[in-house]
Amino acid sequence: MKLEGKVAIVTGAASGLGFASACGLAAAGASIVALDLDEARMARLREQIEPSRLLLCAGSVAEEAHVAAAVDAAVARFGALHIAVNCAGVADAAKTVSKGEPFPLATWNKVIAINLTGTFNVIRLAAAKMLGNDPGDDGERGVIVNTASGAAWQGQVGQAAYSASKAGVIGLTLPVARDLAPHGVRVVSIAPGLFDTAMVAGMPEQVSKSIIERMVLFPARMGRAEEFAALVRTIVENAYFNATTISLDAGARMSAR
Ligand SMILES: CCCCCCCCCCCCC[C@H](O)CC(=O)SCCNC(=O)CCNC(=O)[C@H](O)C(C)(C)COP(=O)(O)OP(=O)(O)OC[C@H]1O[C@@H](n2cnc3c(N)ncnc32)[C@H](O)[C@@H]1OP(=O)(O)O
Ligand SMILES: NC(=O)c1ccc[n+]([C@@H]2O[C@H](COP(=O)([O-])OP(=O)(O)OC[C@H]3O[C@@H](n4cnc5c(N)ncnc54)[C@H](O)[C@@H]3O)[C@@H](O)[C@H]2O)c1
Repeated sequence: MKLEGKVAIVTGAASGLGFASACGLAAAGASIVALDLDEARMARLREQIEPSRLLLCAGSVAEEAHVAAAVDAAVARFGALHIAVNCAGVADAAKTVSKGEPFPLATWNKVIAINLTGTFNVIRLAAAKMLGNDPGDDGERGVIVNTASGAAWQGQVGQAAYSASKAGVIGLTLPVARDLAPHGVRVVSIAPGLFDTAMVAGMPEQVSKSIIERMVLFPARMGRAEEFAALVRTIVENAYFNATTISLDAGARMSAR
């Protein structure tokens, strides 16, 4: 799908990979509907994207009403919705048992609700709008890009909920793509390795350092948000990407511990 004149909703657009993805799609000519809980940081998009092509929607991907309002606003303001990029996510961590205390179920529920249920909430509501689009080349009506994680395969200490949520994103990619193929909507997920964003800033220093030293093949550094955004743009523009999860991790591979 060519990006010029298209409309994209980007969740988690206030920070990190979502912020870079919103800016990258806008630079290629798309109008952006940004959805994030963090209104203050999301407002920084106004410095990067002209007002006529930007709509900021405060809300949670885990809330049906918030996402429904955002996709309705997208169509009301820009006439259609063609692209959805799911970047919203949290990485709250806890050990399965820590000092005798079991993993807090509230933490599990929060991480699954945002990372997995929230991703699917956006997929289902955005796809419903895409089905109303006129078919383009190949009969294409829309593209959905989700964010999983290398943690789906290589979760760290404390990441039971996070890794499960990301494995769920990978798991839903193919069946959702099967559901939507007859309507001309593609579904692709990205599994990033370690990227230099606010989410990772909260990681214990020796964790990120040990991941880079133990697992990242080359280049031995964290990924940059712009590198993630470049892959998002490529997926949208290349119609032959569908129903798959693409690792973007500098060849990171599992280590024994
Ligand atoms: C086909 C194959 C593909 C393979 C692909 C591989 C890709 C590469 C990996 C993917 C990376 C993806 C990144 C991800 O999507 C984004 C994020 O996950 S960002 C946030 C990540 N956060 C974490 O991973 C940390 C989660 N854990 C914690 O925060 C803590 O462990 C805890 C659960 C809150 C508990 O902490 P504590 O109460 O302090 O107790 P601990 O016993 O855990 O800590 C003691 C000590 O050990 C250090 N430590 C903790 N976890 C690790 C670890 N995983 N590795 C090394 N060291 C660890 C901790 O910092 C403490 O150190 P101290 O301060 O005591 O010296
Ligand atoms: N940074 C990494 O190393 C890495 C690696 C693999 C996958 N990921 C995934 O990439 C995505 C983006 O992460 P990031 O590194 O840019 O983190 P980040 O913390 O910089 O950005 C995450 C954004 O999501 C928003 N958000 C959180 N909960 C929300 C909700 N309920 N509704 C709407 N917005 C919400 C936050 O406000 C924030 O702006 C996440 O899904 C994360 O799990 C990150």
